[in-house]
Amino acid sequence: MSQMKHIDNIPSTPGKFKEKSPYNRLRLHFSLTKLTFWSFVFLGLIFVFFFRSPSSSSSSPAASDLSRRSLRTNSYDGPAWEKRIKASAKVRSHSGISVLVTGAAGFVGTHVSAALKRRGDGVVGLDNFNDYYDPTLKRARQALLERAGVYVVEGDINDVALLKKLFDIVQFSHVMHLAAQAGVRYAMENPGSYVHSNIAGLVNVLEVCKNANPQPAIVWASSSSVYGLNTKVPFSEKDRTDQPASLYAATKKAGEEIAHTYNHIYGLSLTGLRFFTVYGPWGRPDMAYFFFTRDILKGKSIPIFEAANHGTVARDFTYIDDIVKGCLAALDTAEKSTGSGGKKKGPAQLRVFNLGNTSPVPVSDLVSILERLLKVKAKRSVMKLPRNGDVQFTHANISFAKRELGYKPTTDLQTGLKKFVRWYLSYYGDGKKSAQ
Ligand SMILES: O=C(O)[C@H]1O[C@H](OP(=O)(O)OP(=O)(O)OC[C@H]2O[C@@H](n3ccc(=O)[nH]c3=O)[C@H](O)[C@@H]2O)[C@H](O)[C@@H](O)[C@H]1O
Repeated sequence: MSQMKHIDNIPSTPGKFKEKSPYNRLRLHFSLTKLTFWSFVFLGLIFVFFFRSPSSSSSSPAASDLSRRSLRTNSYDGPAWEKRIKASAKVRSHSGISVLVTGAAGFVGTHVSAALKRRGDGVVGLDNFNDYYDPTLKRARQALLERAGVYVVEGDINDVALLKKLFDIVQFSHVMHLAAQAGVRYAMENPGSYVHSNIAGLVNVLEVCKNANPQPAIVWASSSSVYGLNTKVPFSEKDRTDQPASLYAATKKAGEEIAHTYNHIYGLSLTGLRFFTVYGPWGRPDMAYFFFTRDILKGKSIPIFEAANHGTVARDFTYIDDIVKGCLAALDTAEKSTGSGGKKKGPAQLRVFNLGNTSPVPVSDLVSILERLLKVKAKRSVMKLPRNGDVQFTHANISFAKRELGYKPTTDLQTGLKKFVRWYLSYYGDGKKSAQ
């Protein structure tokens, strides 16, 4: 009561004292109600902001960007949804396999999913459609897969409940794990996204696979970038891979070690594929051959990297159809996992293969080929190779993949780029409706 009196006597406006009137108690009641109401609103907002906001862990732009791009699943469950998954997973050929393809709306994922479906395997795709690059291209790939009879579930590999649910619906014999944060240079802009997808995401996929009964065999995308600062060429699987030049490479290398652990402890059959700069139709707009094409058509200048002392920068560019053959061969030769329900029953297969083209091409030659195909002269701007993860050259020794997988790339850069340019022009037109 004395406290109320005190509140009663606080001036509502400086210099003025409240008049004691019969309405004052009522006003005080309203003020307290209002105060309580706004306090709740305020506390509620704090709660929503700090505890529910996707960027709660950090206020850094990278972290909020990471959250924005790690789209949560919001459309799963329900009988109609399960029916679509079962239909997509239906094996139609005598010796077919049933495969969960993560990153199915990605470049390699789309091609691999379509190829599996064509030969009668059961395929279910999973993709979070993040906006690392233009999501409309991913949606177009999804539409392509839908027409081929492949359903792509919209969800994140870090959504363990969703992964478990998919394994409840379908007994996948294989997982083709291609979902990842790609790109060598972007790792400096958004390091968290690499850890989130390439490390945490991989572990989540392996956790669910190890608990599945039966356990699937897993084939997954590593990268040529694990060779890092290695100077011994061509790169062989036996060469050292402990000097990554980018965080991207480091997360892929970590993935290889994580694969070893899950193979060792749980008996998961694991095959890592070290892809060498894969290119082709429906490719990734963040890759040089893709945005060079866009910028040559727009008349914009092309930054061509060169190493110290005018050293050539070269890549073992590998055409998508060759990569797809390697992926399918890896799935077909994968032995069964030996564990079940989280317990190892015996040693399991653990492999790593280079999937390259074995003929590195200088980046300046790549530009010359594009000029000829596009019939447009490029505005070349030669720049020093930035120290942000790029390595000077890559060159695959593929003898192991040849022996074990029958892998034999047949497409040279000229032929492959011709197919890419044909697709690019039919998809985007001659530059008026160009890639973002
Ligand atoms: O094999 C891999 O594991 C990786 O391949 C790919 O990386 P990279 O080989 O670096 O491809 P990409 O960026 O197309 O640059 C090609 C060339 O152009 C040069 N380059 C690049 C950009 C530029 O502006 N100028 C330039 O000269 C550049 O120096 C390089 O020599 C995938 O993106 C990556 O996700 C991963 O899968």
